Amino acid sequence: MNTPRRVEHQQTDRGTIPVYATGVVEQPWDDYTSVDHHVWGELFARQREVLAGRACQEFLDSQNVLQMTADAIPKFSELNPILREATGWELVGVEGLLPEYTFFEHLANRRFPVTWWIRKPEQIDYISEPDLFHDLFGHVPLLMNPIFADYMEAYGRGALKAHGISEEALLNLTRLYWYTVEFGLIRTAAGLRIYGAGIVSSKGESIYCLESDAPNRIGFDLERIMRAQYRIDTYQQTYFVIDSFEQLFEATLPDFTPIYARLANQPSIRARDVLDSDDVIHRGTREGFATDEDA
Ligand SMILES: C[C@H](O)[C@H](O)[C@H]1CNc2nc(N)[nH]c(=O)c2N1
Ligand SMILES: N[C@@H](Cc1ccccc1)C(=O)O
Ligand SMILES: [Fe+2]
Repeated sequence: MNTPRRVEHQQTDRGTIPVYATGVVEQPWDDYTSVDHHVWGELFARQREVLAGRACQEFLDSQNVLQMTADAIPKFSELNPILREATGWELVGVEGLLPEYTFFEHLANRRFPVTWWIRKPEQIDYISEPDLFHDLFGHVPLLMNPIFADYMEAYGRGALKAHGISEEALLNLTRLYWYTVEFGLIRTAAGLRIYGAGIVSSKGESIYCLESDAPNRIGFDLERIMRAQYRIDTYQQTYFVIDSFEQLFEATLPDFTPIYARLANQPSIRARDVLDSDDVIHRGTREGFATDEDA
């Protein structure tokens, strides 16, 4: 944790918490209520059950190495030594969504921002912003994987660079984050598996992304993904599938500057669309998709 430069006590609708000048906050573990721990436990147990055979093995194994259980909300102070030892990453508590630049700066320095508060019982099935469960249960485990950990740092550095290039370049990169870190699937010998954090925190989407005929499933293609629009209010209409974390990391090694220039001349692609050039694993039926054609 950063040593406090200046501590203010900020009244928030979730109680009084110390907010540091860096926007990083201590995890107020002693202030979590039994309801908070119960929400964590119920979500943890339910998701571990639905993710058996659906999440990739690295994800499930990493949660065990981090000693996450349904018993209580994990302590960042107990996770950080394990994480630092494995890949040099650490968790920092935050209030919630950060300004993009701040977020990318954390990633570029192997700090993953984890929201300190957890959703309310009535939000168990859906919440519109990342809470502790999404960040801690969803994003943190794969930071134990050395290749994925390298990808996340490189992503942060790349995003800071893209921020200096153009809004469009940053949009291209945000799409890459969305279709990999948040909603990515991976090929395994046993079939497609989940690694995206936005999927693993949702019971419905954990099943839908692998078993529904409605969405497209398309093989990883960096520039294709960077052109693909996405929806934040429904299950994904298209999932992109990597062969391995190595494939993902290696695809992002080149300098993206010429890629951004090439993409600037190409139209974006609707989330539901499939191109003739796509490596189509499954062409979706689009059953249940909203009919607003322009999205
Ligand atoms: C990557 C993309 O820009 C995304 O919207 C960022 C913005 N700020 C964030 N802030 C926090 N705390 N957590 C996040 O996942 C994100 N995501
Ligand atoms: N290599 C990319 C940065 C990047 C790294 C990892 C993921 C995405 C982008 C660039 O030069 O801009
Ligand atoms: Fe997320």
